[in-house]
Amino acid sequence: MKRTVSGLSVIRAGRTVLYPTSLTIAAGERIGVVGASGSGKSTLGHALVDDLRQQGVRVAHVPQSPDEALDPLRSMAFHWNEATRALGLPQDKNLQQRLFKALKIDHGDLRKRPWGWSRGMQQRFVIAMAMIGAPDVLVMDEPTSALDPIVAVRTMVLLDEQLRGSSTAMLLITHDLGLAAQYVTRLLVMDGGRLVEDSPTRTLLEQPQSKTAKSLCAHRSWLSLPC
Ligand SMILES: Nc1ncnc2c1ncn2[C@@H]1O[C@H](COP(=O)(O)OP(=O)(O)OP(=O)(O)O)[C@@H](O)[C@H]1O
Repeated sequence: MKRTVSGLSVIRAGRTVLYPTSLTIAAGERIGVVGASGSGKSTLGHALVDDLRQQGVRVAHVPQSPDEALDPLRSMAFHWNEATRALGLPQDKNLQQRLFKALKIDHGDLRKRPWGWSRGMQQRFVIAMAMIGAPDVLVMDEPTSALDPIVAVRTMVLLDEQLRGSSTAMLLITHDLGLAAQYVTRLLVMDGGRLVEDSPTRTLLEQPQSKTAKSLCAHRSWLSLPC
């Protein structure tokens, strides 16, 4: 099923930070959002989450840092139970174990608070929470930027395996074109609050059209040297 948002726009402090933007996302589609810092990637992600939720679409959001999702005073078990309850779902130990195993955090002690887990484990826990209700759309804002390169790659591989064959669409906001080249099939390029290019990943990386995309692709062949 396709999900459409039309004319999303955001004004902050009297300044337009997202100009009217429309998008259609197909079930299971993998989309990357790239662009310079401050170009409006996160703003687009948040506006998309709000609009889709208003339409009744089940959307999960993974922020850049696990600190934005986890309360340092609460146990990991508390977070898990709250996330499940918020979705109106029964506690399902089998699902929890399957997700934890897939994301390799099954050795984590749920009685501990976030700081009792490593950053990589915390972020994978947040990703697991986002997968609880098998969302229609998963918006991930630089989900691996807080992780060291090895854990970042492992996390993306695990996420890729977890999403493969599912109808969950993924919107991956990233600065890392190498990551995008590997894990998304369509790329959106943001510049100054505008969506300036929307193309299949290979087409964009081989034949960028906009000035922004050309400068992003200028220094490296992301398809032959993805990471
Ligand atoms: N709460 C806010 N108040 C005022 N301006 C804001 C606010 N949030 C974001 N902005 C501005 O909106 C613009 C887009 O910000 P946004 O965070 O979406 O960019 P981004 O492409 O995700 O950047 P980054 O890659 O650095 O995370 C920036 O110029 C930013 O300064």
